[in-house]
Amino acid sequence: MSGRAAIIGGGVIGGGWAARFLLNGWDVAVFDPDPEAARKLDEVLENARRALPGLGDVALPQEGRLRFATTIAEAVAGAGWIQESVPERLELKHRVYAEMAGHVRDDAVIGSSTSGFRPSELQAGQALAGQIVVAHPFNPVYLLPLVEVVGSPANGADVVARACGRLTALGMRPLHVRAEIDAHIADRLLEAVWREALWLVTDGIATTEEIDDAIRFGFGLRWAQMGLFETYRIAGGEAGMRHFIGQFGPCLHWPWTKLTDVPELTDELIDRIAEQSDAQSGAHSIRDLERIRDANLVGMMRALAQTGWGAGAVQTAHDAARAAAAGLVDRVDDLADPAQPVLTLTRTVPLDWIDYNGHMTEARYLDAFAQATDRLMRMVGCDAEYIAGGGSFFTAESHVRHLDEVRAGAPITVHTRVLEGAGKKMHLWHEMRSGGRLLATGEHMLLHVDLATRRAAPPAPHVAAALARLADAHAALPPPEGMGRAVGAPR
Ligand SMILES: NC(=O)C1=CN([C@@H]2O[C@H](COP(=O)(O)OP(=O)(O)OC[C@H]3O[C@@H](n4cnc5c(N)ncnc54)[C@H](O)[C@@H]3O)[C@@H](O)[C@H]2O)C=CC1
Ligand SMILES: C[N+](C)(C)CC(=O)CC(=O)[O-]
Repeated sequence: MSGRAAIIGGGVIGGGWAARFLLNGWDVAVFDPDPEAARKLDEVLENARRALPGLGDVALPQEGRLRFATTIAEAVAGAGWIQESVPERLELKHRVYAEMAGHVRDDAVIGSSTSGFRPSELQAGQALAGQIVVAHPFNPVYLLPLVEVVGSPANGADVVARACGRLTALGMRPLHVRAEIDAHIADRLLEAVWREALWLVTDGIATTEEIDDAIRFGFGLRWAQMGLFETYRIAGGEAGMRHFIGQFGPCLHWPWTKLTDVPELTDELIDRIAEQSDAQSGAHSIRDLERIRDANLVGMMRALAQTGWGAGAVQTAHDAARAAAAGLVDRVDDLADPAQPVLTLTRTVPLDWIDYNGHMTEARYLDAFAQATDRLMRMVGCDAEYIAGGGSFFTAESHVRHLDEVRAGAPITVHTRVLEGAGKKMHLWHEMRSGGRLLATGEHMLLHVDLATRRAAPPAPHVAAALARLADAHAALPPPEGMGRAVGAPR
C-alpha cells in the first residue's frame, strides 16, 4: 500500500519519517521553515537509501517523490497520513494542528511523533481532535520498526486500528499503548535509565563512555532481542521467573537506584557530559556516527530475521507481504509465462554483504542463489509443510561463475531455469543481474531425499509434476551460455 504523506517538521525525526515513507513508495510533502531543512533531509535520505533497502530480502518499491511545501495547508492537502514532528512544545503542536484544519482529508490519520505528550493533551481544543493520535517512533525512523500508537476517547473507534494497519504496511511494528500516560511505555523506561546515568556522571562514578560500555558490551545486546522480562526469565535458570524474583526481589529495598530523585542539570553537569561525550565520540561526524549505527542495526536485525525473533520477525513479515508486489510468486500455477526463466529473487545488496574489496563478497553470490533455489523449491511444492512431512532436496554440486562486481545498495535479480526435473534430479540454472548486467551464473544439481533415511528418493507426485512442467517449458529455450562449464575449461 502506498499513497501521499505530509511531514510537518523535517528535523531528526521528521526526516526519518520522510525517508521511511519515500522508500516504501509513498509521495511525500514536507513543510519546515528551517532554510537548512532541504539539505539536512537530503543527507538523512542518503543514509536511509544506503541502509533500508538492504534490510529485507525483497526489493522495495520504486521510491516516491519528495517535494517541499511552502505552507502547512499545501503540505497536508490530499495526504492520507500526516506526521507532525515539530519540537516538543505543546503550544507549537497546537498551532500546527490549527493551521491544518479545513485542509485535511476526512480519512487522514494525523500522527504526532511526541515523545511525551498524551493524545488528549494534543487534541485539546482542536477541530481535528478525532484524527490526531500519538505515533511515537524511534530514531532512526527509517530502520527501527517500533512505533507507539496512543489514542484517546476523542478518536473514533477505527482510527487507531487504521493507523496501525498503515504503519504495518510500512514495515513498522505498531505497539498500541492502551492507556494514556506521560512518555508512553518506551520513554518511561528510557527516562529511568537516563536518570540513573545522569546520577552516575554527577557523582563522578562513571564517564559517559564507561556507562555506554556497560550497556553495549552486555545487557544492551540482550535487550535488543529479548527485552527485559524474557531475558530475566532465562536468568532464573530452570526454575524460571519465580526463582528470579525470589532471588533479586529484596534488592528493590536496597539503595540500588536513585529513581525517585532527579539530578539538577547544572551548567557544570552539562559541561561535564558534553566534554566527556566529545572525548568519547568527537572524532566522528554525526553523519559518520549515523552510518556506523545504521550498519550495526541492519546487521543485528538481519541476524534476528534468521531466528524469526523480535525486530527481525517484523522485517520477515514485511518481506512476505511485499513479495507479490515485487513480482515473486509462490506457485508454478501463478506464473504469468512458465516458458520463461522464473524470477526467484529480487532484492538490494545489503551493507553486510560487502567485503574489504568494496563489492559483494563471493559467498553472498552462493547465498543469493541458495535463496533463489529455496523459492523455486517452494514454487514446485517443496514448502515447509512438505519438508516437515519428510521430503526435501539436497544440493549435490554447485558451480558459480563470478562475471561482474556489484556494490551495496544495488538492486539484483535472479532468474532461474530448470534444466532437468525428472526422477530424483533437479538441475537448476540461475542468472543474477543488476540492471542489464549479468553478474553471475549458478549451476546446481540437487537430489530429492527422504529425510528419515537421508537417502535419495523420488519426490511426491505433485512436486514431480510441477518440476516436470517447468523443465518441459524451459526445454524450448536455447541452452544457456556457460552451462556445464568446469573450472579452467577453455572458453
Ligand atoms: N530526537 C529524538 O530522538 C526523538 C524525537 N521525537 C519527537 O519528535 C519531535 C521532533 O523532534 P526532533 O526531530 O528531534 O526535533 P528537531 O529539532 O530535530 O526537528 C524539529 C523540526 O521542526 C521544525 N519546525 C519548527 N517549527 C515548525 C513549524 N511551525 N512547522 C513545521 N516545522 C517546524 C524545525 O525547523 C526542525 O527542523 C518531538 O516531538 C520529539 O519529542 C520522537 C522520537 C525520538
Ligand atoms: C530522548 N527521546 C525522549 C527523544 C527519545 C525518544 O523519544 C525515542 C528514541 O528514539 O529514543
